[in-house]
Amino acid sequence: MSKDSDSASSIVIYASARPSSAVARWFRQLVVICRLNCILLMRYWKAAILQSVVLPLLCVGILYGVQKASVSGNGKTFAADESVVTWKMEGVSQCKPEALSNACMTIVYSPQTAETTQIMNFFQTQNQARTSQALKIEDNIWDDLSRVPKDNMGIVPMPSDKFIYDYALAHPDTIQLGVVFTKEEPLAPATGPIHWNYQIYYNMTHATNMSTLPGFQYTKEAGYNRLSHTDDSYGSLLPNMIRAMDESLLTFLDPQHQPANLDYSLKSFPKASSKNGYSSEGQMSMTLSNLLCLPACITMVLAMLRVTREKESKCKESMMMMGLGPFAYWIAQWLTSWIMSVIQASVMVALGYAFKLEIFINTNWLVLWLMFVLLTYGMTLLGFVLTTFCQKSGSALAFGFAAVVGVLVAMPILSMSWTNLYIDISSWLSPDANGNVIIPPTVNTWIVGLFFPFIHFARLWSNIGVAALGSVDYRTGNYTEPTGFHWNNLTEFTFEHAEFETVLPQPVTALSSYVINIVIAALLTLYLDQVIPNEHSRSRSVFFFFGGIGRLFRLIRHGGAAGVARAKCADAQKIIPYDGVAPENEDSDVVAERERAVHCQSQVAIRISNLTKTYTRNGPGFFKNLYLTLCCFCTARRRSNKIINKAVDRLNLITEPNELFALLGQNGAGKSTTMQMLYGVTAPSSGNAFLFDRSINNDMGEIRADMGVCPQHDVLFNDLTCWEHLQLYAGIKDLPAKALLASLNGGKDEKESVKENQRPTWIRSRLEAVQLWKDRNTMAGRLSGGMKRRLSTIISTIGDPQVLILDEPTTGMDPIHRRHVWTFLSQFKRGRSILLTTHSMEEADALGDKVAIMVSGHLKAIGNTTRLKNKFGSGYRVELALGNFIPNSQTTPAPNQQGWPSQKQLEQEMSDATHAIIPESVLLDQSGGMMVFGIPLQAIERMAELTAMLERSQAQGRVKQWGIAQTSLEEVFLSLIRSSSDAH
Ligand SMILES: Nc1ncnc2c1ncn2[C@@H]1O[C@H](COP(=O)(O)OP(=O)(O)OP(=O)(O)O)[C@@H](O)[C@H]1O
Repeated sequence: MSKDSDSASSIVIYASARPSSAVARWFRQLVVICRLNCILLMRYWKAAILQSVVLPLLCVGILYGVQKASVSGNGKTFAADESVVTWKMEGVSQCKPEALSNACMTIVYSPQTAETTQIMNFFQTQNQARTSQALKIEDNIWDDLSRVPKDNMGIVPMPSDKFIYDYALAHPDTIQLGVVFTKEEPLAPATGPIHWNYQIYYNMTHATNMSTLPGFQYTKEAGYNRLSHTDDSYGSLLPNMIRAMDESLLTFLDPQHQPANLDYSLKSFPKASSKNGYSSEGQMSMTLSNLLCLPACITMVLAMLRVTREKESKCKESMMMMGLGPFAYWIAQWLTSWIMSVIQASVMVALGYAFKLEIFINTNWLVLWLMFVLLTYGMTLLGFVLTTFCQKSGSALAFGFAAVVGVLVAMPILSMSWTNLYIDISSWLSPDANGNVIIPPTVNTWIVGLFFPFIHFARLWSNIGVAALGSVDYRTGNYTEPTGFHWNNLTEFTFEHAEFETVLPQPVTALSSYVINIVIAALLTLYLDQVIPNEHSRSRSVFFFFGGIGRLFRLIRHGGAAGVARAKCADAQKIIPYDGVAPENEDSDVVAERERAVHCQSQVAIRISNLTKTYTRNGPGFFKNLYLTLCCFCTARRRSNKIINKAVDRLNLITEPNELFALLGQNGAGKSTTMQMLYGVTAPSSGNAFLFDRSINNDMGEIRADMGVCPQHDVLFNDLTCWEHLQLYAGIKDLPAKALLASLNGGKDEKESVKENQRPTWIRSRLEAVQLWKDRNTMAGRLSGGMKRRLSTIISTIGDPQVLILDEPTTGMDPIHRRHVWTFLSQFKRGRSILLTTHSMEEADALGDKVAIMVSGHLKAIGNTTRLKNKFGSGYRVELALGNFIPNSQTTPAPNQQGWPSQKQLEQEMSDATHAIIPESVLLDQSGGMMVFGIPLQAIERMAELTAMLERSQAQGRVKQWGIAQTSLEEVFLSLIRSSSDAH
């Protein structure tokens, strides 16, 4: 025998949960769940790296690529649109200093020839006559690309079209208008018209082409206000310019009396852009805001998957069954998500700086960091709310990705129009009678933002973009230089429109709204997780939070915790009359058990009273859950409960401390359902059960803290080792940490190991008891079925619970290991009550102090094994093997003339002899030289005569071997099941 099997018989060292306060216990649970999450994150390190490093890198990389690609200018040739143009001024005014950030050039032209200079002279003269402003024509050609004008200039010659374009690209807010002349002479003979073309460059970057024009009003206080919807967005400047150029050309051509064709085209200067190439708030937001949301969205989906997988595999419920509180569970999830959010945001900001992205380096790093952390965290918590509706990881994945697509589509729209969330801009273009623009603030839209964190990200990103990259006023085209987004800009942000100052909240409100998002999502998750019905756990009433008030009243009424405990004890011992009419032909022991359960006079371990479970057609599912939750809100449990199965019907029984109670029954008899009601996975349809005076209907939290459960199907984390499982559950049960550490060192450190061998700790002892010590570092996913079962069994014993519930613990185990488990359980049951279901009659016989047999949800028989065998068994079995009949001349009469008796004659002989002694005996089996007789209990006094006859027959050689055995439990079970089937 191996060393492990030797140690199986060693003493089980008990390690009970320490008597710590509820807060200390809660804190311990929080720590172990955080630790569990960290271990799982490390085991799934690829997913962790993907969300914290690869995704930020991808997004920042794309951002970098986009800005590199868009640095070049993007001027386009426009067809002239002269449709809706109204103007009052008829000339080109000197560019205004206040509208430009640099000193400006009003008009540049190219090439500088005698003809073009003359044309520009005509232009200058006529323009002065109209506007009373003299635009001075510079003599010297401006050919220095790097130079900027010191003062405002009038008309400046430049070397070429390309130079004008490049200069405008280098100094986007310096030139107001440009003219490029091309002249095409007629082919010889010069009889045709001369073609004079001119191209006008206009400047979309700044407002000088509009600011002083009708249709717009500029004041320092209010900025630019558009006065009419019908104005051309370029004002009257372009038509004025075209008309003036035509006039000048005609004036120039007139003395020559030569036919000429005039033509013009329009082209915008390269648009003003920051060095990054983002020319406006809108463009930047449209391009990037959704991209930077992507890592947060993916993190949300992965967190949803993690939580739903724990729900689907029932691991979460398994931890709850062992006493884990929902608060500790969820707070651990939130803390883990916070760590992931911090890592992701830090990587994001660091990469932004590493790539020298303008928006990052022009913004306070802490603002960026907070913005990204809160976005990821807010999105993850929003995902947790969604998981409360999902039963399967597949549905969580589907919902998660639907949410991601929604966010990616919504983000650019939101970043462009975030002001709509705060104010109604639909009326801002309609001034009232006094010319004032009314912008009423609205609350209805931004309330939506309290639930969706990405809305605040869009808004904050938009503000940061304006400050860090500069912006172009989309009403005036006025370009504002970037100032950078500093920490104090959170509360002192300068909006691009002065009228926004009074109505729009400062950016800091977006950060605080994130926090509100997070708080709302956390509360919703906690609440919905408790009340939404799901297939793996029992849901609570929608008004469960009032339970706390009820408990407070009870405390006051009973004068403290001791008084409440006394009241509970009295409740648990109250007479609970049997509900309804008892089934016919009920066994007297079952009736007696019911009477005990009804009139329970003392504290027992488990008292089950009228416990009933009826399954209805309502199953789980997202929409069904949603519907059921809404039903719960609307009317108290008005559901279409179509009964499909009565799994347990008014069950009554009692178990005592120090007792192992074995519950037997066919498949579907209702054993597991009974267990599930006791450990709180299924709610009873009616009836109650008390575990050490605590009701399963009201005190499940307390019950679970002092209960161990081995469910029918193994619920293990595939990616945790046996050791880690024990550590996890020891933490949930709040075991002293020292006991754990001693065992841990024992497994790793040789010196410690020697010490520990002399004084094995409880944890090692239990692993050894079920032969798992050698496999302590193996992942549960790699254990065989029997090994998993053994691990589940010892997990249920962690914390030495007062009540241990084992649902078929030895299923799938080989006979050797099963016996190890039996030995362990028979030692462990001292001082506690164990309720066990099994299909192994041998197990029930070996372990059960009391055995009950269930048939179709009812109790059919109850008692210790001897009583059951005596009561329901057929008495005794006599088995004999017929001999080969070797004649003995002294003892045996001579054979008849046919020779030795045949086997048939011998069988008949033995049957007659047995019946002669015990007429009530029954021949149960006769085959292959074997005969089995059933002897009823009442014939016990004639057994001596029968054994004497069998001994004689053996001496004669007629019987080779014989034996007498009591009826087995299996026969009792079979006969009870058969009798109930016959009754039906
Ligand atoms: N979630 C459920 N919904 C509907 N019916 C159920 C559900 N769970 C169990 N039942 C039904 O309740 C009855 C009792 O089932 P239960 O699992 O308690 O039987 P059991 O005695 O534990 O059987 P086994 O020995 O096979 O585990 C069965 O008829 C089963 O079909």
